[in-house]
Amino acid sequence: MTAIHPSILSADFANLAAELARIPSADAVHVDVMDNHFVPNLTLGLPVVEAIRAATDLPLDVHLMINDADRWAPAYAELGAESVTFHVEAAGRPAQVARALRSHGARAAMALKPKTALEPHLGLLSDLDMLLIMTVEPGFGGQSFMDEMLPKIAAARRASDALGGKIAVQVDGGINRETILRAAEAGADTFVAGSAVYSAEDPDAAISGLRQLVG
Ligand SMILES: O=C(CO)[C@@H](O)[C@H](O)COP(=O)(O)O
Repeated sequence: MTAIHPSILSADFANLAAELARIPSADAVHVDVMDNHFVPNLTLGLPVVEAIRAATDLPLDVHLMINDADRWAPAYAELGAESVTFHVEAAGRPAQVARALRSHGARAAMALKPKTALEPHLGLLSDLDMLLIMTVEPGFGGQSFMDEMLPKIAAARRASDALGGKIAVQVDGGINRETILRAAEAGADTFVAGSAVYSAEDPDAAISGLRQLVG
């Protein structure tokens, strides 16, 4: 099963409720939380994600690009996010964070920056529902997909398959009608798309177009 998660980082932040209403066929809304420490950009935090939760019935896929994931991640699960992604580089005890997310009823997901190797972290997979392979340096939308991440996506797919294939392999950054094909071929099944969706005249049609490409 493939899934398309539009990133509201590319939406109009002054009209978030209306922007959410433009993507009814999304499999989930990808919400980028940035703290200007883990990444050089500042977006939104718990109160705004709570408002987004109230403004849409779509599942929320919260991507935390923040330091001290151990402290903050569980609160996003508590407010009703269906999945919460923390960065392994920002977590002191990643397995405990993942278990805390699951205990609050969320899917637990872990992200890796482009320069972070997957292999040292494979032991964490049994506590995870999704692995996010960043295909740009996190922080900003509109960057180019890093083709050099394709082997890491393939390795994540192999690791998931070795555990029965239940761990989703998500990619985020530079996904468009061309790059989605390469990411899917490498083994990704969950695709975050920001500018490719929200720069389209009809964002929901853009989602359908991406979905058709990857089945
Ligand atoms: O996490 C991030 C950026 O750090 C993403 O979720 C972006 O929002 C994706 O935007 P595009 O690369 O698709 O424009």
